[in-house]
Order: sequence, then C-alpha cells, then structure tokens
Amino acid sequence: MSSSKSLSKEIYTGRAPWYNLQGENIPVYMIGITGGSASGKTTVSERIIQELDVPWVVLLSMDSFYKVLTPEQHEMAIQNNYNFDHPESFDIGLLIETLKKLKKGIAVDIPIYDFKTHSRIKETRHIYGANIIVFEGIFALYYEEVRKLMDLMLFIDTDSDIRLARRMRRDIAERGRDIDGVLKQYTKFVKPAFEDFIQPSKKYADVIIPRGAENIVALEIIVTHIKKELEVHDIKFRNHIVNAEIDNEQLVNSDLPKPITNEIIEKSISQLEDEKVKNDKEAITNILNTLTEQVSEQGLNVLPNEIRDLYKNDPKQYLKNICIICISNVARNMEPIIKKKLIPDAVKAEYIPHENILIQNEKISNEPQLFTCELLSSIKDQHVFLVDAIISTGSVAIMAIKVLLEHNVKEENIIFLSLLSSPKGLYMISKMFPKVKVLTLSINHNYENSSNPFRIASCKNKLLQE
Ligand SMILES: Nc1ncnc2c1ncn2[C@@H]1O[C@H](COP(=O)(O)OP(=O)(O)O)[C@@H](O)[C@H]1O
Ligand SMILES: Nc1ccn([C@@H]2O[C@H](COP(=O)(O)O)[C@@H](O)[C@H]2O)c(=O)n1
Repeated sequence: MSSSKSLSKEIYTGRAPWYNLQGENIPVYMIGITGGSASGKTTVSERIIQELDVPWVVLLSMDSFYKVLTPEQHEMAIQNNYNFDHPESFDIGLLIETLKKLKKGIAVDIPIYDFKTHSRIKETRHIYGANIIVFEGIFALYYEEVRKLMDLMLFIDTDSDIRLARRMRRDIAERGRDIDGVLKQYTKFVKPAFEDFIQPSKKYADVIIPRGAENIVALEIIVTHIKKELEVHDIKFRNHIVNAEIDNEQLVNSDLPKPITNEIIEKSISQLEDEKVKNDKEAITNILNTLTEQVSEQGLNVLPNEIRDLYKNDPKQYLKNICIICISNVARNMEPIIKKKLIPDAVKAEYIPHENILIQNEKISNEPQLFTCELLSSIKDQHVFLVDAIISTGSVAIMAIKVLLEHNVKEENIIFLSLLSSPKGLYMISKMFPKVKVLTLSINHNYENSSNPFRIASCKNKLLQE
C-alpha cells in the first residue's frame, strides 16, 4: 500500500515473465466473486488465494469503488438512509477502467474505502503486475462489461438469516454501526437489492458455492481448475529466445548498436579471457570498475541536448530529469561508479535513489523473475538509465524495460547501459523496443551462453564502496 505519489511495491516472491516474444502481455487471469452482503465473498476469496499459493495474487474489493458522497448524502448515510446497495452507488466508470488496466498488466492506484466514515481515505493502494486478480463484491457479476473481463465467475449462496446475523455482528464490531441502524438499512436497502440485482446475477456464475468457505469440496475443485488454467500462462520466455533461430543476415540487417571501443576497453575485455583472471575476485572487480567507468562516460552523450546542458548549468534540474536503476545483483556493484559519472558533484549529496527494480534468474528454469519493483510516479517523465553488466539472451533487460513501460516511462527515454552483450540479446531488445538506446562495450556470440564473468565480483566488496 502506498500514497498516490509513491508508486511503490515490495515483492518478495519473483514474478515470471508475463508477456510473449512480441511484447504483448498475457491477459491477467481474473476471478469474479459475488453473493449477498456478508455471504462470505471475502472469506472465500482469501481461502482461494491461500490454497492457490502462487505469488502475485491480488484481492480487489468492489467497496473501493463506492462513489464519493456529497455532504447531503453523507448526512443520509449517517442516518442509515442512503442506499449503498444500488448499482448507481458505485463509480462504475472507474471500476471498469481499473479492471481493464489490471487485465492488461498496467499499474493502477485504487481508492481505499472506510465503512466507518462512508468515505475514501487519503492513501491509495498501488497494484502492479498481478498474476491473478480476485475481484469480489455485491455487484461483481452485475455489469456485462465487468463479466466480459472475468475468466471464472463464482456465486456464494448463503442463507439470508445467516447473512443478516453475520452482517449484524460485523457491522457493529467493525463498521461502527448499532443494531437499529443495521436492521433499518437491511430491510430498506440490503434485502431488496439482493432480490432485485444480486440474486439474478447468479445465472452468470460458472460455479455456485452453497455455504461459502465452509464448502471445502467446492473450494478444492475450484482451486484445481484455476491451477490448470494458469498452466497456459506459464511462459518460458528465455527458453523461447534460446531456441529462436536468428541467422547472421537478420543480425547484420538489424540496426544493432555498435560497441563503444577504445584501448582501455579492449585491454580490459581481453583480460577477462585470461584463465588466471577468471577466478581472481580483485582482478575481476577492477575490470568491472574500469568498464563501468567507460560506459557511464558515454551515458551523458545519449541524453537529449537540453538535459545534458542541465548537467552543468542547472544540476538540481538535471537530477529531477534522470534516474538510475541497477537491475541485478552484479549491476548493484556498478552503481557507485555510475553515480560518480552521471550525477553532478554539486548534487551528489541530494541524490537519493528511490527507484528500485531487482530481477534475478530463477535457478531451475533460468527464467528471469521480478523480485522488487519500487518506482515513483515521477519516473514517467524521466530519462532512465537501466544498468546491467551483461546482456546474454536479453530476457532480464526485456523484463526491466517492460516494467518501466508499464509505469508509463517513454520508450525513447530509456537508456540501457551494459558492458558485454550477445548479438542475439541486442537483436531481441531492438526488435521488441526499437526506441530504447543500448550502450555496450563488447558484442560477442559467446556472451549468449556464458555465465556472467562478473558474478564473482558481486559478493560484498570493499573495493566498490564509494
Ligand atoms: N463460513 C463462515 N463461518 C462463519 N463465519 C463466517 C464464514 N464466512 C464468513 N464469515 C464471517 O462473516 C462475516 C462476513 O464475511 P465476509 O467474507 O466478509 O463476507 P462478504 O465479503 O460477503 O461481505 C465476517 O465477519 C466473516 O468472518
Ligand atoms: N458506507 C457504506 C458502504 C457500504 N455499506 C454496505 O456494505 C455492503 C457491501 O459490503 P459487503 O462486504 O457486505 O459485501 C452493502 O450491502 C452496503 O449496504 C455500508 O453499510 N456503508
């Protein structure tokens, strides 16, 4: 959860690629759950999520989309005279827009509702990159446009006496209500709404669950079904690149970046081939530092003139326009040197890196996984230096670029700084994101399969401290 300014999210389990080789996102799997008030929608949703046990599942409640009340309506709500059980009481435009964005994998900030005050709280909830969205609410299956987005629709069928009893207990304990108020609201609005709108939406459900979360058999069948459906979403992205046949002609004809070269770079790269150097942490670290200095020096040159001019003339303003993100563990060791070169001395102390993307290859599948994604909304107007030591298949770089684009960064504002690259990796990036500028120091087919020669330097390292 975060403020609307800070679009941040900490992720502790990696997210596998969610897009295909054309860069198109696989639509997010959505489950719509409806039923009367206090039927157990939230409880069933939580149970399904718990049983699924997959990362990046988001529970979205329809309550978030209650309309903001006028002062008169608010007064009516306090007297239990406002109808919260009519489809008109929801901001359906915002709901559909939000669900459509989530389906496409676009980051959204949604309101958080407070039942005690009948209003939205100041903070919003940031949702980005869910593998599954569970959407629950009294009208979750009511609107056709919402139903179209759902892959699975469930109706929780709980006896009305039980629902009233649960609602009474809950609203008094959690929503600041009293017995008279709950009964008044129930008879005037909740019961008729169930008959008029909610009960009729049962016909759209794929599965009707009598007794809600108590119904362990139904939940087991549903979870098994969802798991099977999700197998289709399991994309072996890196594997596709490894198996992709790209002939030399394609590589020659594509406008791949030319490696930056000079004597220092050539010497350092040839040292990497030396067997004695390969296992010498200090030597590798020195080479990493030297090459990082070289590529960072070029970084400024690819910024648009007006931003580059700010580096000297208005460093504070320059700082607002750029951002540096080191996307792997090895790249994090390059950060001090990148900063030294790309942040003007005058504002070094003011540079606080808020932006953070961490991608690591999963050990068994070797597929990249997104572990951390903390980005401010201001990133959309910035020029972003993405940094990684090596581009082999390009799958890590592609994931990082996807994350930035899904946070509204302009493709042409992304500058990728790498030290070593394989032609295939560069080809894949340029094919998917032709406007991204990639700077690299050496291009070689061997880097496609070789393990990262700099990995040895990525353990805690005093030499790299500023
Ligand atoms: N199977 C159940 N047995 C007992 N209490 C339940 C059960 N399901 C839900 N509840 C309780 O009933 C109340 C409403 O449940 P909830 O899942 O929030 O319903 P909804 O989301 O449909 O309003 C909560 O206090 C919850 O703990
Ligand atoms: N300010 C509000 C807003 C809504 N309600 C009631 O909440 C019910 C929907 O939530 P459930 O968790 O029960 O599905 C709905 O029946 C509204 O009457 C409210 O009391 N106050």
